Amino acid sequence: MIEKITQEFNEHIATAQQSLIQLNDQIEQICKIIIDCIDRGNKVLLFGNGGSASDAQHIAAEFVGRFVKNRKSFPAIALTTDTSALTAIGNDYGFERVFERQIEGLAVKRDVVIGISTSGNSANVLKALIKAKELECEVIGFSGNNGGKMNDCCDINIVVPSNVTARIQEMHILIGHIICSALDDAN
Ligand SMILES: O=C(CO)[C@@H](O)[C@H](O)[C@H](O)[C@H](O)COP(=O)(O)O
Ligand SMILES: [Zn+2]
Repeated sequence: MIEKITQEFNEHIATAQQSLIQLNDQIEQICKIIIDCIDRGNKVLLFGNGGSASDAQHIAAEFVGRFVKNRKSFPAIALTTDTSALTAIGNDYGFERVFERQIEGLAVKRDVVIGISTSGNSANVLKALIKAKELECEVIGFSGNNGGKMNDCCDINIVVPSNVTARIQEMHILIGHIICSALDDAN
């Protein structure tokens, strides 16, 4: 058991080190995009499946509530929380459209839309990103596994250098927290 624990920690540390080297500039760029988005009165929309649904909610909650600093509330919505919308859209239009349809109804031009998928290939995430692009949103991906199909539908796709779902998710939430911290500093 202790070997397994050590291996998981070491894998996490190695992924974090590689992510710092490879993703530094993109993360800075995204922080600036989101700070500008909030400053001009737009909002942030986030979504993903499973653990990435939790990440979307976690980040949105820290925008609207707070991260560390007591500052004004920032507009962010996770598209993973409204069970009525998710079940109705899933039932009437299919699971692949659960996020796309919410983007169509909720997103406006220049909102920041963040799709989270460790494979980069979840159909419901891809469809929503494509719709967001049509609506002239700023389209950001949090992915891994070389980015998958998300490479083709994002303005910026952050590709965590790993193909292990858990490690990729751990980097995604770290990046989410870095964005929250940058927003705190800017306000
Ligand atoms: O949290 C985990 C695994 O750590 C799972 O719930 C995982 O998020 C689910 O299998 C997702 O459906 C994976 O989708 P994706 O990241 O490839 O878009
Ligand atoms: Zn998980």
